[in-house]
Amino acid sequence: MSESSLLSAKQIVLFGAAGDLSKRKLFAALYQLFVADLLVEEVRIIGVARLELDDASFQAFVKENLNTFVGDQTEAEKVDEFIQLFSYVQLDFAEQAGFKSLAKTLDANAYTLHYLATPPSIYGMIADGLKAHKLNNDFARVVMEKPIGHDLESSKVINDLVSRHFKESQIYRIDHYLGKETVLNLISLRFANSLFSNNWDHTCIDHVQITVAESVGIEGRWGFYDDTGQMRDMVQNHLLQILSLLAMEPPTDLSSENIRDEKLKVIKALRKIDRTNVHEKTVRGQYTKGHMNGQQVPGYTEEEGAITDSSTESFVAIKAEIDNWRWAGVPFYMRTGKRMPCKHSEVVIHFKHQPHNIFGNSYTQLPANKLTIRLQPDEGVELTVMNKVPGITKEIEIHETKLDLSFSDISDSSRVVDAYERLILSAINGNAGLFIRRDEVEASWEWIDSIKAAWDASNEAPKGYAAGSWGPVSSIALIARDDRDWDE
Ligand SMILES: NC(=O)C1=CN([C@@H]2O[C@H](COP(=O)(O)OP(=O)(O)OC[C@H]3O[C@@H](n4cnc5c(N)ncnc54)[C@H](OP(=O)(O)O)[C@@H]3O)[C@@H](O)[C@H]2O)C=CC1
Ligand SMILES: O=C1O[C@H](COP(=O)(O)O)[C@@H](O)[C@H](O)[C@H]1O
Repeated sequence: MSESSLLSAKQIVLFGAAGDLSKRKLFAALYQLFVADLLVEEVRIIGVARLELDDASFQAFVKENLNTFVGDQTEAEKVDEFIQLFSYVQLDFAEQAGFKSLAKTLDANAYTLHYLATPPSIYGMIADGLKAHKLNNDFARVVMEKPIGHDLESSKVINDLVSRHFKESQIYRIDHYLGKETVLNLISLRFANSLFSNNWDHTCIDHVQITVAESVGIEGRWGFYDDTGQMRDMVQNHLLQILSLLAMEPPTDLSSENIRDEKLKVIKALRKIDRTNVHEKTVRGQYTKGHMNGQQVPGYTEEEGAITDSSTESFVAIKAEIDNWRWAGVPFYMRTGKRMPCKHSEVVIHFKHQPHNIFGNSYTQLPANKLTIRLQPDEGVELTVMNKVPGITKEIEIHETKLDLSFSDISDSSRVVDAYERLILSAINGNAGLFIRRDEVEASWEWIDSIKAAWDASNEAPKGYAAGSWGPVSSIALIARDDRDWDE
């Protein structure tokens, strides 16, 4: 038996098992791990929520959601086998007495993963309930969903409540972007290729663009989203994680602590954005009604359940700067928004121009090389290089050519592994490397809080942008002021 299977969780407790995340992502990810034979044979999955269900009706609930969200990719026989792993405990986390029935169903001496798929405000109650029944022993690990709090202070409160009963090494803070194939590939691309590692700094790179565009709107989550906004929902976690992987120094090895140490240094080196520079460095937007795929769609404040005078941002663009030796003078432009023309996430590294053009007058300045890392969809890597136009011509003619590496062309499997599969498996096996340490969360909040405070102080409404567009005009101005354009 390998070391990791000795540590593999034999019990997985899903707190919030009737919620949206469980239905859409967690059942599906566990199913795929089961089919791939990556769960230990004796594993048990215990769903916990307030809904009144027994084991059989919970199993039927899991099956129904697998059919809805995994659909074609399921095999009826496998699904029937899979749902046998599930049992159910009805429990209101606010009532500590209820944890007794959960404790009865669990073996306290078996490796157990407690997955907290609930609002973060109740993580503390769950930790208390587990502690009361000695379920916080060294066999236990806790996965906590994002967002951890809505600012630095509230994140400290949540972390403190959980840390009273669990050591940092038992706590796995999830950011599902760290489970995406292409985000992980940033580490391989940077540190396994001298072509990139030797050119990855201010001497060779002009600037970096990070775009995480979503076509979806609020999708019935207005209540949650309006309290959160795109800055807390996406920038504080996903975008800052991508930025830190792109910008970090080479870790000594791939151990979780070394990678996290390096990521943390990047976040700490981000230049502060406050009232003095917030207008120059950031743009926030909110979508108005528009068209997506030929259909009219409502504006943010016309969505179901909306209030009309909300000033919550559904779009953010930021010019971030990292004050360290490697990145001096290299801006990282980030933008993310809902209701943009398509779902499209990418990182583009813009290298510096050649200092001199010896190829005559077809170009006044040679286009610079670009490395595009397509995060999703159509995952892959593309390098734009200048190449000779084939054939005989009077003078050498050159043109831009793309070296395109699509992951679908090099992978044996047609199925893209979902981020949750990778992360749940890591947590089951006790690998914390793909999870976020408390100090990273706090450093990220510190940077974000300062921007949010500056926005609040300015009292300006977010700039409107039509649904189906690439964001407010001022986001184009943000980068155009530096004589640059967003890649489209
Ligand atoms: N949905 C998503 O796509 C994503 C979600 N997340 C995070 O995952 C977590 C869960 O989100 P989501 O599934 O959308 O939320 P939901 O509101 O859909 O589900 C929350 C679950 O927690 C249960 N719950 C809440 N309070 C209690 C309580 N006092 N006692 C017992 N059960 C309780 C709910 O039970 P009941 O049904 O009885 O109310 C429900 O099963 C959140 O932290 C969210 O931010 C993160 C990324 C994406
Ligand atoms: O965490 C979140 O992420 C999704 C986007 O995730 P993706 O994997 O589809 O890119 C976002 O829609 C949601 O609002 C946010 O909470």
